[in-house]
Amino acid sequence: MAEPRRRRIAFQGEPGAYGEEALRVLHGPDAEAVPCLTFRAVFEAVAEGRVDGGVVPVESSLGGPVAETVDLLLEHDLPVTGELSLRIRHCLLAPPGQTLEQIQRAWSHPQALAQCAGYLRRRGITPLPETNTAIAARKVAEEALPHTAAIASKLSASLYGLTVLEEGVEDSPDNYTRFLTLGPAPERAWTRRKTALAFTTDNGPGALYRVLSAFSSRGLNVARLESRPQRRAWEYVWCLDVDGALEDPRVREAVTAAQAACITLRVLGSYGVA
Ligand SMILES: O=C(O)C(=O)Cc1ccccc1
Repeated sequence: MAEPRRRRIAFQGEPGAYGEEALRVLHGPDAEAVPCLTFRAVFEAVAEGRVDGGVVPVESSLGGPVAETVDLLLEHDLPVTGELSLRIRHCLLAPPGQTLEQIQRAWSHPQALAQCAGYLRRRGITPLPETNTAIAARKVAEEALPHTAAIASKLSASLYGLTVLEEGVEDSPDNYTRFLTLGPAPERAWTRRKTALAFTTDNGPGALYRVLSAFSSRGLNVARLESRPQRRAWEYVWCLDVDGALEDPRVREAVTAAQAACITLRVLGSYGVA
């Protein structure tokens, strides 16, 4: 009998990126990790069927929302099918021979730099943005510029031949990033369910209150509420996560009631949390 085909799952960055680690936890060690240069490229690869699914970071406990991912979710019509909260442990990496005292600047993804902002300030290291932590690590290794480091995973250090100058350089041990899966749901056990919505309301008094009361009046917990700008100035799309699956009648009724108080409402996904 033919071997089942390995699922091809896209992530942003290069081997050693946190997105790849999240993908392995969510889809298991047998999934084929497909690197993409940008978050947009991950969405497009899934939308065009070039891969079976994708994994993207959406929010950091220290750095806040990953706005680009949130906007891409709103722009595309790809269902969210799973969530993982991953503990992120950053390292300061440099080419062999460089010491901690010599480092003056560090390349990394803006989210990673935000998660280490206090550390970098204390050490007098200038943060420099790169598109991904693993890409930053590879560049630092290839270019071997003096006084230059990367903030990335320990795995990136071994993949690209860098020295770990310091480990755990994030500003708090409570450093987690939420990753979402796009495409078919990973086959795995989930701890609970969530439903993600995006909606717009009119700009009148109580509009948001009416939407929120659809959930509170049914005893449902709103886990996250965030606004993103729309094309017209000072008009917003609201992104709301509610605890519970859409198959749960209470959630379904709440969404219907919320819809009545909205101009538009879309379910981004109803999915399991790992
Ligand atoms: O996946 C990566 O390596 C990234 O560059 C994005 C990122 C940055 C910080 C925490 C989680 C994901």
